[in-house]
This record gives sequence, structure tokens and C-alpha cells, in this order.
Amino acid sequence: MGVLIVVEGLDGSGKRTLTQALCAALVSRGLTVSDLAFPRYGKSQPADIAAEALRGEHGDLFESVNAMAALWALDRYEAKRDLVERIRESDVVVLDRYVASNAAYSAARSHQSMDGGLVEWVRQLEFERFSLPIPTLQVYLDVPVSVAEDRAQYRESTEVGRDRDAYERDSTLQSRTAGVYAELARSEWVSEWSVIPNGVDPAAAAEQLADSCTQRLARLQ
Ligand SMILES: Nc1ncnc2c1ncn2[C@@H]1O[C@H](COP(=O)(O)OP(=O)(O)OP(=O)(O)O)[C@@H](O)[C@H]1O
Ligand SMILES: Cc1cn([C@H]2C[C@H](O)[C@@H](COP(=O)(O)O)O2)c(=O)[nH]c1=O
Repeated sequence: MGVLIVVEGLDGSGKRTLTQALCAALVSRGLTVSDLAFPRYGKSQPADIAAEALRGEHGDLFESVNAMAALWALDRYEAKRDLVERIRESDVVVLDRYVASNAAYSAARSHQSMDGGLVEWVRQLEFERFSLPIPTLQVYLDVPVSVAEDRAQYRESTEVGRDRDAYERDSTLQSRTAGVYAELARSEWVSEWSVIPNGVDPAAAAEQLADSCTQRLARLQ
């Protein structure tokens, strides 16, 4: 039975980079590691429909915060069996985005703080109704909105198929999302959180997190 580590943050904050560095650091410690990114584009109809809605398809689907959030949640519900199996079979499972993404973006889209109702709706839907696994640790990359936006823009110009979507182009949404993420981390929403401040080298952050995983695994035995 392994530990479940989730990497969270704004679009372009460096989640994929940290996830990859963390997996490499864990493997170099001799641990078995499995990683997965949400949304599971190309593998999940709900995820693909939500992504299409972000690009203007499917009528007024995009307008409904709850409908979009339900689609992202259904992607995870479909992945539940696979996820549970990965946790059973690996020492560490690392996720690039998970339920907190839905909580942060949905609340921010509705101009709510974490107490406004949507965060709790997401928690009940995903952790109670769907019984998705609770993360051992949620890692928040606390990167300023302008830095994350610059990175997302750079990636758009250098990677094919990485055009920014409606959320990524909306600076004020990104800013409000950062605010909700900060609240979630401060209140240790659902489980323990660790905040990585801006400027920390991803490789150094990954080494620290890998040490923490090793200690947690030792405590589980
Ligand atoms: N700590 C860092 N310092 C400088 N550049 C970085 C850092 N982390 C990531 N980057 C660069 O920023 C860009 C976005 O990084 P990455 O793809 O890891 O972000 P992401 O959070 O996974 O993005 P998205 O959610 O939009 O998929 C990439 O070009 C990456 O090389
Ligand atoms: C998983 C998930 C994502 N979102 C948001 C976050 C992004 O702005 C978009 C698409 O995700 P990507 O990582 O940029 O591909 O959707 C969300 O609101 N809820 C979620 O559960």
C-alpha cells in the first residue's frame, strides 16, 4: 500500500516539471512509482468534452461551473479503479492535478472563497459520493500569476497543440484561483498540504518531497 502525492497549482506553474522530477527522485531511492495526470485527455470522454467546452464547443456547457466541475470529477470517477490499484501496487503514486483543482477553479469561477459552497460541493461529490482516495499529501506550487502566465505563453509558442484555453487566457480567474488554493493549503483541506514557494528549484523541491515520502513509507511499515 503506497502513498498518494498530489501536485497542484495554476496553469503553467510547473506541475508537470515537478511531477517528473519527483518521480525521478523517488526511483533513484529504489521506490516503485506510478504517475498520472488529470484531466486524462484522450482516455476519458468527460475530460475530452470538458476540454472541448473550454475551446468553445458544446453550446453553453462552459457557462455552467457545476457542469464543468462534474465532467472533471467524472473523469476521476472513471479512473478510480486504476488509481486504487496503482496505490496498492506502488510505493508512491504521484498525480498532476486532482480534486483540489476542481475545488479551486470552481470556487474561483464563481467568485467564491473556499467557504462559499462550491469547495464543499466538490468535496462531497468526489470524496464522499465517489469515494475517491484521499491524498496523503497535497503539494501546492505557489507561483505568482504573472510567472505562471509567462510560462504558459512560452509553452504555447514552443509546443504544438498547447494553445491556451479559456481558463488559461483569463488572468483574473487565475488570480482568484491562486487565492482559493492558498486558502485550501492554509486550512489543510481534506489532508496535509505542503507549499513550495516561488523560486525553489524543482529538483531541490523533488529531493525534499522524496525524503518525506521515504519517511512516510517507513512509518507505514
Ligand atoms: N521552476 C521553474 N523555473 C523556470 N521554468 C519552469 C519551472 N518549472 C517549469 N518551468 C517551465 O514552465 C513551463 C510550464 O511548466 P509545466 O508544463 O511543468 O507547468 P504545468 O503547471 O504542468 O502547466 P499546465 O497545467 O498548463 O499543463 C515549461 O516550459 C517548463 O519548462
Ligand atoms: C483537473 C481539473 C482541471 N481544471 C481546470 C484547470 C485547467 O485550467 C483546465 C484544464 O486542465 P489542464 O491541466 O490545463 O489540462 O481545467 C478544473 O477546473 N478542474 C479539474 O478537476
